Amino acid sequence: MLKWSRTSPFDAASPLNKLQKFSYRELKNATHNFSPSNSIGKGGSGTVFRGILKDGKLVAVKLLDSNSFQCEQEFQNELKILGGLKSCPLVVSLLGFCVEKGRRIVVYEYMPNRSLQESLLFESNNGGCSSLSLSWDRRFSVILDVARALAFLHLECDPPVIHGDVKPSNVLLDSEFRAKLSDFGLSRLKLEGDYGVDLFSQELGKSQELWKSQEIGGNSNAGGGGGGENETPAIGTPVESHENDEGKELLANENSGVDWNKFVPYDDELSSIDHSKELNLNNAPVVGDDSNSNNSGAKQWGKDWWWRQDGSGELCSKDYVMEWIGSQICPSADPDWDEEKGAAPEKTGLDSSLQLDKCEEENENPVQEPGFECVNGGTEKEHSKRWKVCAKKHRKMQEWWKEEHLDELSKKRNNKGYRLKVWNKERFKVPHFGLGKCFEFRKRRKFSHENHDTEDQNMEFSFRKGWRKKNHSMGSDMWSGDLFSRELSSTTSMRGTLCYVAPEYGGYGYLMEKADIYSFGVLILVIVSGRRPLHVLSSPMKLEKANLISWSRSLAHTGNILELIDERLKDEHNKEQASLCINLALACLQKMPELRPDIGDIVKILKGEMELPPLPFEFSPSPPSKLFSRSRRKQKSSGD
Ligand SMILES: Nc1ncnc2c1ncn2[C@@H]1O[C@H](COP(=O)(O)OP(=O)(O)OP(=O)(O)O)[C@@H](O)[C@H]1O
Repeated sequence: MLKWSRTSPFDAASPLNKLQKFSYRELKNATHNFSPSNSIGKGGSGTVFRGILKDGKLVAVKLLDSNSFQCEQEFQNELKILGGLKSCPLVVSLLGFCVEKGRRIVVYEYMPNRSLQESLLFESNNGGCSSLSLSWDRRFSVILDVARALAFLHLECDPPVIHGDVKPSNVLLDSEFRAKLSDFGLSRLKLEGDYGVDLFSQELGKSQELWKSQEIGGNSNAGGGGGGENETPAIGTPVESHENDEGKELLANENSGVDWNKFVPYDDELSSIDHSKELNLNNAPVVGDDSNSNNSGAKQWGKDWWWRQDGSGELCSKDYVMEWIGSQICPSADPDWDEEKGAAPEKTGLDSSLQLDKCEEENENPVQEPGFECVNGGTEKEHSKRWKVCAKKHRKMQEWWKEEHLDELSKKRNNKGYRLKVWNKERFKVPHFGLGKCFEFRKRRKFSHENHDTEDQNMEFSFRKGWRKKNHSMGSDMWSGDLFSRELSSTTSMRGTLCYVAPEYGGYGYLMEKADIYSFGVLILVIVSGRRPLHVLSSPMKLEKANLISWSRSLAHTGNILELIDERLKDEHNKEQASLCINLALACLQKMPELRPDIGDIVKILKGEMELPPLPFEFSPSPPSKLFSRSRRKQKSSGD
């Protein structure tokens, strides 16, 4: 039996002291002036370059994109948490950093086979690795490695570390395809009690104060950390307090652009938010009324930020999801789309009532882009007609979301069990697919067109194809639906990555170990199936297959979980292990965090040292009603 002992992996001295401080020049030379040919990957916060240091050592150099508050926080988090961990072969090593000339750069050990994302999900050969490099044995050992890395963080670290962003692009592969966990930008320390300590919210005030005081030329000791060189800085203390004056000045200047007052990280009470207002279509903005968008700004930061990258107003994942779902509900009469499909769209399980013909019937003037049509030209009557179609689709999205996320929970809460679907608005809060956003977004685009924004003029948004340059200068496959899925499954928000983030952590809850377990469950399914969690293709696809999680759940119901296994593996896989992994993933994906296994048990299960606990009824192929009637029959017969 495995025994976990906490070994206080944090160095007593400041993590920053043990890290090498690189000069910008050094890293510029190492990466050939950050040449595109040295670029090995791009994430939400920066670009990663391969570099060779003067001593010949290969390194990965991550140049952070911007001086946004989010990037700054992630940078500091990475240095303090990853930099503070004692060396562990299951976690990528952070070698050093650079804060100079307005740049934030992090230097890591170089992982020759890059990330699981490339090895598993990119179709073509991409710098030496292709999907074929991931045999079943390698996939299984990656699953075990990630589980062990999480066990190190949750069980051996004191205080425990919650990773917060477990996903394929954060699993890096060494020359032997052994996995290491990387990217601690969203990680948390679980300091005391049952709650994870949230650096973003708890330390925000302190950091704000310090930065603000620096901005106005205040004392750099304002954070109260003061202290000598060797003193461990309080978590959240800006890095610049250890840097030279140039660094301090830079940080102060850079952060002056951030509007701190607008930053509302999250609402901390789980379920304290009533989304019904946002769901209410009566509240949808009136076409042409800009006042709404202004009013909603603060609200969106508070309740809606989970879907947003930052406050930049860029197209966000929610728009993609909304568009995609919209297209599933009501494929438009877009000729491109029909051409691509070559056939009428399949009716999905999503919508049994709204069919293409009905949709067209209702909409006498078929529109090209279903979600954004309402701001196109036309009479008021036409607007209102289009609005009705929008509204109908919007309701369908809500229903889909409820189906997807609330069904099982409502079943559990209903002790008569499995007979009623409870749609309890008070108890179940539903993330909204606000139509408001699509209006606002359209207005923004319209506005920028009016302002002759050249970038915008060269771009157009199609629901089917995403952003497309009008001159089609880029490869058409860039704009296929597959791009959506790539974006969807790898876009990091302030709180994790869409599709990987645990439902309880949709912006409201504290990040806990069980949130990592949920993400790990998604990761297992992705590894076993070789698919993204939301696999949207431009060709028609059944909705249940598009969403990996709900598809696996439905396969579990029918007892066909092995259908999930990546077809590219053909028969070269271990069925027993695959079945174990899928069942384990399902256990990790339970909506209620407390029902998910903890990481110690997960490692034991994967190593064959512990039985997988029986799956809850919701995943059982045998309907509980049968069990119920069988036991009743048994009782009856014994009574006879
Ligand atoms: N140490 C490393 N060695 C080799 N390649 C790396 C290393 N770190 C990152 N990469 C490559 O760079 C890519 C981008 O990594 P990065 O951490 O910046 O972004 P991400 O995890 O994809 O996205 P996000 O930052 O939004 O979570 C990875 O997918 C991987 O291919």
